[in-house]
Amino acid sequence: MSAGEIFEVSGCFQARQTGQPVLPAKPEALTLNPAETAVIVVDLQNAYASKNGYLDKAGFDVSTTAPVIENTTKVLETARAAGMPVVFLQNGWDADYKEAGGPGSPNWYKSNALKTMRKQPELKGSLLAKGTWDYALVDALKPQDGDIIIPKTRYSGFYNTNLDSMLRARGIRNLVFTGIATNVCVESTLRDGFHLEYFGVVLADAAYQAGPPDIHEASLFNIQTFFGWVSTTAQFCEVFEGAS
Ligand SMILES: NC(=O)N/C=C\C(=O)O
Repeated sequence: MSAGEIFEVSGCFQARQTGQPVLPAKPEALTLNPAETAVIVVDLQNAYASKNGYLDKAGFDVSTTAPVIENTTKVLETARAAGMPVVFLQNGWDADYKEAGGPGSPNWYKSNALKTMRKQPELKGSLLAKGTWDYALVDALKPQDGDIIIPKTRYSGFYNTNLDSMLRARGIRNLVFTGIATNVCVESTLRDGFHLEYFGVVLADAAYQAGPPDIHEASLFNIQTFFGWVSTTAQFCEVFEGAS
């Protein structure tokens, strides 16, 4: 095989199904059967995407998240038309934060939302609490009929949730990720999907980091090198436009 040839990997259950769409990706193109592919929208909530949301209040830069929402909108239009399930993950806890865990949980020490509310008690009850504006999905991405919403209480969508069974019941083998944050909940969920034998692809321009911009690139390197593939919104929409 010459160096210039596209080396495809098959994300199809029936390996090497011919005639299925091939998604350009790094480190190589990926054959994806739309019938075995779902889009996972990770935590596009006000907490992570909006000014005055949790990440903003905790001191993270959320000033350039708009393209992630715009690109995710394009991805979902294409995915729904291709018959792909759309899954919204939503991160947060009950109003009393019982689901967040107390001092016996590492989450107590690592969650920047919990730490921010301890530093700023006036914020208690407002960050990542179910039923609040902060917890709500951004207005531009309200789920449509048939979409699946899966609440989660930790970074990975596969822990303490029914995500895996919801996907397996639908014959899904491939997961296309958008959302926030590339280096936290997106990567955590994609990594756990890898260990559960899912082929994971993150769309680089439909994801956004928590931390400095370099961490987004570092997470993409990690994903494409060890856990999955990296593609773009335009490549996804071009390949799956009209596919079903
Ligand atoms: N959705 C995320 O990536 N969340 C990152 C941090 C947090 O939820 O505290």
